[in-house]
Amino acid sequence: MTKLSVNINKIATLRNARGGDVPNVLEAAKNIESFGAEGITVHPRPDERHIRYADARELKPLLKTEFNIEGKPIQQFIDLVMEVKPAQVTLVPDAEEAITSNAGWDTVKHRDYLKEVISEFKNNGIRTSIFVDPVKEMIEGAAETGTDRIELYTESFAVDYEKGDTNAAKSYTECAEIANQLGLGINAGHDLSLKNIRFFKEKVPHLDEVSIGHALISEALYMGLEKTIQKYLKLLK
Ligand SMILES: CC(=O)[C@@H](O)[C@H](O)COP(=O)(O)O
Ligand SMILES: NCC(=O)COP(=O)(O)O
Repeated sequence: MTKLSVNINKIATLRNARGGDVPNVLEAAKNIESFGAEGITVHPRPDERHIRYADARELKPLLKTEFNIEGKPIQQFIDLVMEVKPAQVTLVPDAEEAITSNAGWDTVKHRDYLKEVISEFKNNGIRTSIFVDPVKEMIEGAAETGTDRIELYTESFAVDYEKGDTNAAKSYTECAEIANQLGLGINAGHDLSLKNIRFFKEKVPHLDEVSIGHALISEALYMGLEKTIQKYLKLLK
């Protein structure tokens, strides 16, 4: 069964827009869980453009589902994750000035660095996942790092699917099979939406979890959070 982890970054974007506490991120996360989400994902960036480090600290004791913290493993991020101890940490090679995550790890070039960071988190009981492009060599390199899971970076799938490419998920199908054979858990995320999630789910085997934020929050502007989450859960069955 593929779990739905809702990324609440964009709720924090709206909250920050006026410098107050509306919408309240903690309340939203609790409601999202009550609507059936099986996880909450946050991606605190160094500039705290949306989710703040304090949000991650305050969310942990409140959540009943799996907490996934995503980010680049700079020291302040590592310190936050070691303090909060979420169920899962997802390492993303973000450039600080990037408008959003836009690449997976080069797991061959950064193997030793990733091995070191991953073992620190695993030794503290935190499941690890690393953000990777759907490239065979990157999946094989990920297995060398000792990570529990990979997160397949799905922007290229979303772009190709939007163009009507029926082979949009081909590399993801292949990489999921390789990852499974290597004993890696498989997550996926970035630009997944109500429009493309069913196709992705049908084409990609062994999918443990999808984390979805930008499209889900945007869709909820029209349908509401509860109805939107219920639609995703139905499409992931
Ligand atoms: C790693 C990933 O794909 C998501 O965490 C994405 O980066 C969301 O970040 P923003 O909400 O800042 O776009
Ligand atoms: N890891 C992907 C994520 O958490 C949400 O990405 P997006 O749906 O906001 O593009």
